[in-house]
Amino acid sequence: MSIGILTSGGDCPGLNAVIRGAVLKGITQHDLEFVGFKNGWKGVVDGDTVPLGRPQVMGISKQGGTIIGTSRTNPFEGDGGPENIAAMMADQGIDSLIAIGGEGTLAAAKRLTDAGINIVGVPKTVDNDLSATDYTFGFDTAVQIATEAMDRLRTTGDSHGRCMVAEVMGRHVGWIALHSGMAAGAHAILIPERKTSMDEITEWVRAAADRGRAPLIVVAEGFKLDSMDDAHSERGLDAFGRPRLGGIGDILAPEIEARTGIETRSTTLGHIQRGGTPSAYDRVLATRYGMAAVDAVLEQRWGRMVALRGTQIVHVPFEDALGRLKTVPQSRYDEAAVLFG
Ligand SMILES: Nc1ncnc2c1ncn2[C@@H]1O[C@H](COP(=O)(O)OP(=O)(O)OP(=O)(O)O)[C@@H](O)[C@H]1O
Ligand SMILES: O=P(O)(O)OC[C@H]1O[C@](O)(CO)[C@@H](O)[C@@H]1O
Ligand SMILES: [Mg+2]
Repeated sequence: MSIGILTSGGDCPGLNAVIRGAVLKGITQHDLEFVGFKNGWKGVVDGDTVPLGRPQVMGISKQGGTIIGTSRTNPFEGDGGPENIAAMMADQGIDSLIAIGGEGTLAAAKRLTDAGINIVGVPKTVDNDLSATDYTFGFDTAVQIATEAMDRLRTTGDSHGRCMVAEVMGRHVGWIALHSGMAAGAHAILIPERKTSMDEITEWVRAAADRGRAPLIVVAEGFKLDSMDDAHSERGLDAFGRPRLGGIGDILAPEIEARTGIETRSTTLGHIQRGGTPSAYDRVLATRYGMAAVDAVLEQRWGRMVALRGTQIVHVPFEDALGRLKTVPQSRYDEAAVLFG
């Protein structure tokens, strides 16, 4: 039996560990064969594959990115669509697909599964915004990177008596901001789930400065001030036509400086959070996901994705992960807010 693996959507540390986990389990335990589709759904649409055997996956679980590439291609556009994909798979002797991606990739996978293609999903995203799984791999690494960056921002902020604003990823949800902000001891955490006024932010900055601290503010890219209807975007659209976010920190910093008189600097961490070596936690989670995805293929659990519940890997229908994002609950924000200011 031959299985095709694809990675789609934004890359994320741990993708290679999923590929390795799936391939090693499949070839050592079940005599399966694997190919990788190059660049996400693009490779599926084009029938563009590379062999995935032991030599290709050797030592890759510690490597960032994805060895088979990724894209934000829609498999229903261009030469895509279920009939063409089914014909390509039959032609290449590929029985099923393991699709590793976020909610967009899984939405596409669901539509293809409904049209008769055999697909099992693996959830990925640094944002940790997928429902039906406790954690996605990549999140822990992103939090680690953001925390280390904030620790560094604090020493330079302390030296100059400046307010430092750190902008982290998080298009719709503030999980990276919440966790890294709490870990780094930020004086305010601004997340997309909670609109906030400049007055509130100014108060937190002043309170920290009054105690002799150099204020550290963490803001998720999707955060909105109470005066804003949409998240700040000045970088055009992505391949799927959505606004590219980023830059809210640069909006907040001069405003904070003008209101408090405290010199303020902003740093946007951007794609640094998605690059490089995955944490040990993410490598383990990703490897377990990859192995469980092979089990799911053998059990013909089409239209389902592997997920983490507590410490157990389970299977859930795609629709459980779609439609509703896993946002930061009010209680988690309130818990963190006790430490603001
Ligand atoms: N409902 C859909 N039907 C068909 N294709 C879709 C659908 N939703 C998304 N896609 C395609 O899947 C691609 C991957 O989705 P998206 O760009 O949101 O990444 P993702 O898998 O959610 O990962 P990320 O965490 O980076 O957002 C999209 O760019 C788009 O081309
Ligand atoms: O620059 P790219 O790769 O299009 O993606 C950026 C987006 O991807 C994510 O990293 C993950 O969904 C978001 O936080 C961010 O808005
Ligand atoms: Mg997405």
